[in-house]
Amino acid sequence: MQRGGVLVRGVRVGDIQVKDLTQTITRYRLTQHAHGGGCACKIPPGELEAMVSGLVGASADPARDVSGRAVRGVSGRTAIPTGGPTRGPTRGPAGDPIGAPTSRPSSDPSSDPSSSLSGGPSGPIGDLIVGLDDGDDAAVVRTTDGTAIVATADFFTPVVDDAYDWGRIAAANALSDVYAMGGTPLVAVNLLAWPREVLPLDLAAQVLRGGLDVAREAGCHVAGGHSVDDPEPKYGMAVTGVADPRRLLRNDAGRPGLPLTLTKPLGIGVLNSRHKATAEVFPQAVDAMTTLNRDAARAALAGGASCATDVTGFGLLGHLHKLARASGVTAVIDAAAVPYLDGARAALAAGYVSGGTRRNLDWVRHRLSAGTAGEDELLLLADAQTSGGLLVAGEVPGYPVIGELVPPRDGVTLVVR
Ligand SMILES: Nc1ncnc2c1ncn2[C@@H]1O[C@H](COP(=O)(O)OP(=O)(O)OP(=O)(O)O)[C@@H](O)[C@H]1O
Ligand SMILES: [Mg+2]
Repeated sequence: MQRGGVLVRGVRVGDIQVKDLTQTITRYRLTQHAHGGGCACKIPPGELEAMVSGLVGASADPARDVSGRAVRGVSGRTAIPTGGPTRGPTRGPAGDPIGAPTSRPSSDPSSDPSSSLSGGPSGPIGDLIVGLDDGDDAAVVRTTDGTAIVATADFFTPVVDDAYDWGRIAAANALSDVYAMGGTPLVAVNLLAWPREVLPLDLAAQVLRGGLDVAREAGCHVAGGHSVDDPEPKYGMAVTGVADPRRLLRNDAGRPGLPLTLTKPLGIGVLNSRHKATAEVFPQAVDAMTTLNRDAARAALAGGASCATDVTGFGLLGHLHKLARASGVTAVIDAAAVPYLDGARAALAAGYVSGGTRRNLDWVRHRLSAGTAGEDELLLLADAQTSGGLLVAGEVPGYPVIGELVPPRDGVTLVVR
């Protein structure tokens, strides 16, 4: 419904109007109000890394992690100790890392509530023990009382038409990055963009209710948020969690000989693409996307794992490439052992492949030894997931092993056999 070239609250191509004798009801198809869907519309991994490369090293001590060992750089290289806040664009005029508190601690320690924490007058409070260096799932800061604070934010366009389900999916996805670091979510704030001239705010309320319900399930407070008018709906959360700094799940802690475990089946991306195109509903995909990665993370930690990431927009191949590169190893995937959701292969065969999935495969191709795997198999392995499972270096009881880490092979981070 268009008036003077401006969309008024009402129907768009794809929305469905149902008329009876007394009224017309519009069933909004949220996926039709977005150019892409879910994590498939993330900025492609290569472009993202180039864009944020100038921020790498914005750590209190960029060369050391919690155990005192050297932190690797973005391409798997070891960062060179700088001895202080000297890196260019990531520092403010006073040499502060981006994100440092804007108000300075008082010079009188007795009047300064942060004086028991680390950080000098121009430094941050706490040590950044996981930063941007390897593009891990969340930032982790260790305070001097021994707690690690885990911080992450995620939001995206509708991946399903149902507003409540989209809210649940977006929240499970945002919380996932805390679990993927081995943390426990503590508090979240909503991030909402809404085309208020086009879509009723009741729908936005349903989205937020879905997010709240999943956060409650996770035992995580939702306290506030931020909302803007935007041509495309977007929703997600910024989540803060806590962790034991000695028991994190980092993406650079993989070692040769460890098996690889995947805790949710793949195929979410192709089923979401089919849903967007046809309005068919795939409950198996919704179930997978709304399942918290909490239990999988607990099981991974209980099994002694120290390396994991979650599989989202860059697909299994993209996220595994990042893990292998950060850990300085090669990852071998047993293609036949990888689990898929019902309907995933049929959706691929019918052509429901997102542009994001194709870009994922293109990004890793030069580091991939594909053996006899055909293009379709590789596309499924690169399928852009939304709120996908954990990829763990280690066995996790109850979940399938899909491969292993091996010593680095020249120029190859991924082998499909
Ligand atoms: N605008 C940005 N500024 C700084 N860092 C960014 C920005 N966007 C992404 N990053 C960082 O790049 C890395 C990769 O981002 P990405 O969104 O893929 O991670 P992620 O949060 O694990 O993704 P997902 O939520 O899909 O699991 C992360 O370390 C993230 O913090
Ligand atoms: Mg992640």
